Amino acid sequence: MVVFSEDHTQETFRRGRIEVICGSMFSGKTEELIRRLKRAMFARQQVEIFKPAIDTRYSEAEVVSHDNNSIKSTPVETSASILLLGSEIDVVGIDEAQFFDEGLIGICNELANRGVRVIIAGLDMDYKGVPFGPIPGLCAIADEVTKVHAICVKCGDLAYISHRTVADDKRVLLGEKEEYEPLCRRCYQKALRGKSGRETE
Ligand SMILES: Nc1ncnc2c1ncn2[C@@H]1O[C@H](COP(=O)(O)OP(=O)(O)O)[C@@H](O)[C@H]1O
Ligand SMILES: Cc1cn([C@H]2C[C@H](O)[C@@H](COP(=O)(O)O)O2)c(=O)[nH]c1=O
Ligand SMILES: [Zn+2]
Repeated sequence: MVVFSEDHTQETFRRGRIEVICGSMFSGKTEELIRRLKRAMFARQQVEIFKPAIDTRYSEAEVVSHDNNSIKSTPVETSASILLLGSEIDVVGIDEAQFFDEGLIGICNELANRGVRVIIAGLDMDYKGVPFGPIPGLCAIADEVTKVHAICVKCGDLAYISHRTVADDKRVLLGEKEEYEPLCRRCYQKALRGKSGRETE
């Protein structure tokens, strides 16, 4: 798998395309999104960045990574607001896309059809392992999907899921290391068995 996208033709040539960066929490989605967007800015492209207004974890109006790397963004309530862009925009970045409505899929397609490079970052699965919001649909229509992985905090293997460590079964629960830990498949199954009282392998 190629993690970092350095296809310079795709970076500079104004051709509509959709790039999805997905994975569990702490897998580097936001870092990779910011990296691609900053490179576009260095190339003097017009860049607009959006995030769902509910994501106020680190900042109201910035996309911020767990390592405190940040970039200015516009918080929006619904995906429809993303279409109200000026026609001069070259690149659109969207973080925490799992929190948007399904309408985001059609909107990203429309932007790409207009010639915009759309870069989307989001959780592929919720804490139960169920595909999250518009992300599976976006992966289906994307020109390029990059799946990134955190490190399992129990065994050091590659993590594939964000295990929720607090008792709350709402699907949306904003949080960080207090509420979630990235785990590999084996350690996740073990954690679930522990919760149900069945500790044996
Ligand atoms: N278990 C872990 N595995 C990998 N990175 C981790 C872990 N815990 C904390 N981090 C930090 O999280 C950073 C990635 O943050 P970020 O890009 O915001 O991730 P994401 O958007 O996928 O949640 C890494 O560069 C690393 O410093
Ligand atoms: C798994 C899972 C996560 N969330 C929340 C927790 C965080 O606020 C974000 C993910 O942020 P990150 O940039 O990917 O670290 O989503 C949730 O609401 N429900 C879940 O199941
Ligand atoms: Zn593990």
